[in-house]
Amino acid sequence: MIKVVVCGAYGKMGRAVLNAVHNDSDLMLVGAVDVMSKGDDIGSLIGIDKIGINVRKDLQEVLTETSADVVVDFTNPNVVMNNIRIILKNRVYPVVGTTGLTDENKKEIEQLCKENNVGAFIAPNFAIGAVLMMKLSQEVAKYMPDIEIIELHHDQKLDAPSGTALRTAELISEVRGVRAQGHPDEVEKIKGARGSDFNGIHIHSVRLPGYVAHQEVIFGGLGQTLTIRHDSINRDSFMPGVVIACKKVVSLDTLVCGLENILN
Ligand SMILES: NC(=O)C1=CN([C@@H]2O[C@H](COP(=O)(O)OP(=O)(O)OC[C@H]3O[C@@H](n4cnc5c(N)ncnc54)[C@H](OP(=O)(O)O)[C@@H]3O)[C@@H](O)[C@H]2O)C=CC1
Ligand SMILES: O=C(O)C1=N[C@H](C(=O)O)C[C@H](O)C1
Repeated sequence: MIKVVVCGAYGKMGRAVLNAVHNDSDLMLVGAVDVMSKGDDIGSLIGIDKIGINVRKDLQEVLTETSADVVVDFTNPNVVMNNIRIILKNRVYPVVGTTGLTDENKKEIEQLCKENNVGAFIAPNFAIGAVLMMKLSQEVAKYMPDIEIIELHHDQKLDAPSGTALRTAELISEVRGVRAQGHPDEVEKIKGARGSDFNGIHIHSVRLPGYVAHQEVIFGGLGQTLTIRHDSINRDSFMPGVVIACKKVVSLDTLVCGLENILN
């Protein structure tokens, strides 16, 4: 059994992960952390009877007391790096879904993995459909290099553009490089009208109640367009990926990024 702690347990993703880990026969839920902990029994967060484990505030204390193998982190971009430092220094394997980690952060994680003889896993999106959307977009970009991205999320999301949109733009840039799009003399009459710009790919971020996580990658060509769209209609979409990552991360000895790199 792989012993798992969930960090960000009161959150939208945290609750779904508690449920997924609790229901998987190879994983054992041994702890939960959230800054605003009121000490609730985990069972009350996932709609079952008491299971005798309370949500705690202090990640270090939980790691010391549980001898966990894996910590799953879905918190926020401001705190995630500090959590990862704590996890790796305890020689525990992090599975990270929280967005906002920089290239510099990733270098530090690689170094901490080496120093502590442990592996780590990060994914901007744990939904298999989103991973395929990114992979297909990279392939299509070789033939249709004029591209814009629209990502649509719930209105509680803190970061824009989404981690998924940024990763999609990075993958596309690997095959098409930097490319100017639109009319060279275009003028934004309202600042931001053309969205953000990553190597010439314009990314438009929509935030509305009702959405979960969605993205369209639109390719424009002579007399035609092609659209690849992915919709996470609820957070169950991410759970098979998170469960696989918990099982695979314990055999890693370095940082691995992206679900596609741990699937057979
Ligand atoms: N990779 C993927 O597939 C996915 C990634 N995400 C990403 O995951 C992250 C979380 O998303 P979501 O669940 O919607 O966000 P929520 O805001 O719903 O949940 C985050 C939770 O973490 C808590 N928290 C804040 N700081 C800490 C800390 N230091 N230690 C422990 N808990 C803390 C928050 O408390 P408080 O509210 O009091 O701050 C909150 O309860 C985001 O970065 C999001 O982009 C989301 C979905 C899928
Ligand atoms: O905040 C979210 O909800 C999501 N965040 C991730 C991102 O920024 O790409 C993954 C997914 O889009 C849901």
